[in-house]
Amino acid sequence: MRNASTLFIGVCADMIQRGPHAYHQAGDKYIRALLQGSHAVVPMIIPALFHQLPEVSQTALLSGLDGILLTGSYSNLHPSYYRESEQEGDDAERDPHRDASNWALFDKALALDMPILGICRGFQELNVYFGGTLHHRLHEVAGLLEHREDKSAELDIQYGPAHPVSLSQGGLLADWFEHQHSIEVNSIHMQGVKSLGQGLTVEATAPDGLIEAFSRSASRFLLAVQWHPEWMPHQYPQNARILQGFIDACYQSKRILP
Ligand SMILES: N[C@@H](CCC(=O)NCCCC(=O)O)C(=O)O
Repeated sequence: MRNASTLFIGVCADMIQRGPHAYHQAGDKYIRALLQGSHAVVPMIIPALFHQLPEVSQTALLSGLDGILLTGSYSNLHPSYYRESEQEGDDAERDPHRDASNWALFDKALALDMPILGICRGFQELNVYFGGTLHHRLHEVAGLLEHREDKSAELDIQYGPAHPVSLSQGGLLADWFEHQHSIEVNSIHMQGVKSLGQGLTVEATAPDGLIEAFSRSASRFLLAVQWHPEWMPHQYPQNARILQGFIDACYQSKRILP
């Protein structure tokens, strides 16, 4: 029998090569961010081979979880997922295991209407899953701002506030940040939304018009953000609010689902 008060939240893994061996890994800041809210949470890393599990095992795994967190990653989704080829200059890492694993995870988690929070690469994956496309290199697109971090800067500068995002009236974020038309966010990405996926609603845009957050009304809870709310939620209340909103949604869904 499941513990009535503790939440079990799945965190997708990257497949990272270290020397001769491959590891299924999720960043520490994503794991710890789930511990910051007002509910007891056990983060559970979902290995980057979800697509290789028998369906009965996929169902068993997800039936023990109350929500899914999709992390950011330095790797880029392979452009074949949005019907494009690799371009010259696409020099970021790839992670074909994560790509395939998360596609199968989305099929199953959406069918079960589980709460989902997508962050950065996770945001981009969800957009593409719903039929959207990505800019390969935002900094080469006329009219768009630099959205990459300064890798030579200290980490707290890299992940500190970089630009505001305007919140869409009537949206989930506008509801959470009532009385605020915009919030400050960090920016650690070279790719971004070119066309928005079907059934997704814009939640926030950067000053250059880039879509930086969306939700999906057909889902019980699906929110995805291009920035990193997992970064130091104890220092940045706007990050803590987003994490708490997701964890609350997991709690509500646990109470509704059998
Ligand atoms: N690679 C993509 C997505 C960017 C992203 O997720 N960055 C995260 C960096 C590492 C981390 O903080 O977990 C892009 O460049 O657009």
